[in-house]
Amino acid sequence: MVEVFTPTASRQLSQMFLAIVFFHGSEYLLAVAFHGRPNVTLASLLISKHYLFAMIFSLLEYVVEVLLLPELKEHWWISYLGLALVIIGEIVRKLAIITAGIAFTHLIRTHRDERHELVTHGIYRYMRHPGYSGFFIWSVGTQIMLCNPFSTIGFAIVVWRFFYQRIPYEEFFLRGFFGARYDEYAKRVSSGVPFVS
Ligand SMILES: C[S@@+](CC[C@H](N)C(=O)[O-])C[C@H]1O[C@@H](n2cnc3c(N)ncnc32)[C@H](O)[C@@H]1O
Repeated sequence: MVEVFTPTASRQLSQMFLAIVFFHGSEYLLAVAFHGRPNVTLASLLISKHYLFAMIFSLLEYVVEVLLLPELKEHWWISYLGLALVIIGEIVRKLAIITAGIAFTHLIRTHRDERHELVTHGIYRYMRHPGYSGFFIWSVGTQIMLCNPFSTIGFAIVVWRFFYQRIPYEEFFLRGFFGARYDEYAKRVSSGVPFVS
């Protein structure tokens, strides 16, 4: 019988499980901390149908490759590079959430809340969308960590495309809320997502 749970597979799958639980659990807890329990729904766990589909696809790819091409998973330096990206992405995203505080809502605001201020300090001094940049790094990192070539490319394309469309939409409202201050900020600071100006 072919052994699926080699020591490498056990390590990679455990890291993936911990990465997912920590990412979504901390998203939820931070949302509760900043917005209060009654204003936070399970949507704050950020688990959509598309996301579930992508994660299931990546686990299927992993299992098929462990069975047919187990040596592919033994590139330990690729796997550890992925783990490093998971940790970096997590830190960048959580710094964004903590820095923006109540300004960081999982749903894009289309009407200005009176307490909503423009955030340009901390990590927002270096990029305009650290939350998205962090998620991009984290999600692609999970697939590099699993040594999943197809899902690495797939995640990079799908997540990038999502932010490529979302950022102009979000910034349309931010320019409406903060006017010239946001224009000046956007001229000075890049988005933080590759090839999104
Ligand atoms: C999911 S958060 C993402 C924030 C940011 N795009 C990021 O990646 O860190 C979306 C909300 O953040 C708000 N937002 C984004 N950038 C902001 C900024 N620099 N200052 C204040 N609010 C901001 C938007 O109005 C939106 O409702």
